[in-house]
Amino acid sequence: VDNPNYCVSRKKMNPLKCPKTVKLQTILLMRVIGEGAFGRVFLGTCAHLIKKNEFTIVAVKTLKGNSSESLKRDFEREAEMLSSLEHENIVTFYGVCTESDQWMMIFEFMENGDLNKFLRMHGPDAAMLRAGDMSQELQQQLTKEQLMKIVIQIASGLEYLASQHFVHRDVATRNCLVGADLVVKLGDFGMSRDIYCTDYYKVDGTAIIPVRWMPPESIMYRTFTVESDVWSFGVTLWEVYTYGKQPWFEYSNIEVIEHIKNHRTLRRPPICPDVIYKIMTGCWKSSPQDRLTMKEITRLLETELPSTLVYIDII
Ligand SMILES: CC(C)(C)c1ccc(C(=O)Nc2cc(-c3ccccc3)nn2-c2ccccc2)cc1
Repeated sequence: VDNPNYCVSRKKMNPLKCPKTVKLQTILLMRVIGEGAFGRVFLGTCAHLIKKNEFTIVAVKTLKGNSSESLKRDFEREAEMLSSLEHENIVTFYGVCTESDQWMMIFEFMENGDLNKFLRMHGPDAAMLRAGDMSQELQQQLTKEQLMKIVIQIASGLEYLASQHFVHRDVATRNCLVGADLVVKLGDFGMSRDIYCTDYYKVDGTAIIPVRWMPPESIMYRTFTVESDVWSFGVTLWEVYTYGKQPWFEYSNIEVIEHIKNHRTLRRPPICPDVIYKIMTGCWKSSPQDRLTMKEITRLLETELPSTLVYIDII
């Protein structure tokens, strides 16, 4: 399935860079960490990637050996696009290996997996599931300061994509990755439609779209813009402050489409700070041009950060 946003934004994006070629003999695949319709994702190592005689731990997305010419063209387009994006909150794309019949894309490895899983594992429900042992529970649940740190990073990555005229079309916690020390980056391996299939709705047999994250104009006219990414960022904020709940989980896809068309918006999560709810409602304006821009959102969040940081006096 062609991932259309790679070609749509091609027109306006800065000149595309040719992806770096990684030698097959420097790649060692160790374990499957994900499975999708078009291939698998492995944990692996890559030698001499960053420094000579050093190994880098990587995530390797493979394209099935018997893939069609059109899937191979998609692969090349996606690799070109990924090579032209570089930001501390965008997952690093190291390059491609097309020496064997299984083509590979080499990404930085993010050890804590996708953000939706991470939020659920460090939320109140998981804490309840863990027996007794208060200390373990406390250490596991994410604090509001940590949630703020998470959303600032997603906003920063999205502000960069908007500056590159890159329309993502599927901004959601499932398409963010978590590394060490609560580093969060936008990035995925194209498996969300398999792993999080209930987040997508199959319309007219072919397109499968993330309706719960989409604004009215995207649902009605299938237009995707930087402004529709802002709407999705607002829904992603809601996911973070509910520790990974599914938006509109009480409703079916058909009901959700009606709610969004009737300009109903998600309810404020109980633990949601004022500034976050202000941003959410600023993302969910019916007309795209009335919505906040990612630049305005990152400014609002940055002003908020100092007050949420706890300063520990160094004795
Ligand atoms: C945040 C960055 C720029 C790193 C980004 C943006 C978009 C995507 C993306 O759009 N992923 C994506 C969707 C599908 C996709 C699969 C099936 C059906 C419909 C869409 N594939 N991929 C995919 C392809 C090759 C490498 C990795 C991800 C990723 C990162």
